[in-house]
Amino acid sequence: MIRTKTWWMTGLSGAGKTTLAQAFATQLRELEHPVCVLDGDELRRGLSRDLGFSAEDREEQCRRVAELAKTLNANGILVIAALISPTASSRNQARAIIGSDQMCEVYVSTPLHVCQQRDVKGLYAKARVESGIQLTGVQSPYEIPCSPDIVINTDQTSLEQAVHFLLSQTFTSVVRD
Ligand SMILES: Nc1ncnc2c1ncn2[C@@H]1O[C@H](COP(=O)(O)OS(=O)(=O)O)[C@@H](OP(=O)(O)O)[C@H]1O
Ligand SMILES: Nc1ncnc2c1ncn2[C@@H]1O[C@H](COP(=O)(O)OP(=O)(O)O)[C@@H](O)[C@H]1O
Repeated sequence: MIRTKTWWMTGLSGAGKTTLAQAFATQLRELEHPVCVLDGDELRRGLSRDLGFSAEDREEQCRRVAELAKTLNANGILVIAALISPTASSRNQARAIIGSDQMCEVYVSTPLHVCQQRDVKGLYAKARVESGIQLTGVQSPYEIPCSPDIVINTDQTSLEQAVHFLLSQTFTSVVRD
C-alpha cells in the first residue's frame, strides 16, 4: 500500500505537467490505487472559473486545489495536482495545507524555449502579439523551486522514463517509511 499523498507538479505551460500526471495516474490505477488528477487548466473551467491570472488569483487557485487535495487524501485517495503554481509562496501554502509528509513537490523543469517550441495551446504565439495576457515565464514571473522533492525535465527524459522514475520513488519511499 502507498501512504496517501499528493504529487504537486509545478512548471511552465507546456512543460509536460498534464501529460505526465495522466500517464502516472494510469500506472497507479493499473496497480489498483485510487487516484485523482487535479489539473489547473481544467479546474479553471469550473471550480475556478471566477479566477484570472493576477498574482492574487493564482495564489487563490493554488489554495483551492491544495484544499481539494487535502480532502481527497483524507479520504484515502492519491492526488496528482498539475498546476503552474509559479511562486514559492503558492507552493509553500500548498505544503502547509496538504501537510509536509503528504506532499511531494515535482518540478517539471522543461526549459522555456522548449515550451515555446511546443506551444501546445498557442499561448506563446499569442503572448508575442498581446502583452496583456500575463503568460507565465514571459510577462509573468515563474520562481524556480528551491528544494523540490523531484525534478523532471521532459526535454531530456521520455514520458516512460519519467513515469518509471516517479513509480520507483513512490515505492522506495514506502519502504523507507
Ligand atoms: N496568462 C496565462 N498564464 C499561464 N497560464 C495561462 C494563461 N492564460 C491561460 N493559461 C492556461 O491556464 C493554465 C494554467 O492554470 P493554472 O491554474 O495551472 O495556473 S496557476 O497555477 O494559477 O498559475 C495553463 O495550463 P497549462 O498549459 O496546462 O499549464 C494555460 O493553458
Ligand atoms: N517526455 C515528455 N513528457 C511529457 N510531455 C512531453 C514529453 N515529450 C514531449 N511532450 C509533449 O509536450 C507537451 C506537454 O503539454 P502538457 O502536458 O499539456 O503540458 P502542461 O500541462 O505543463 O502545460 C505535450 O504535447 C506532450 O506530448
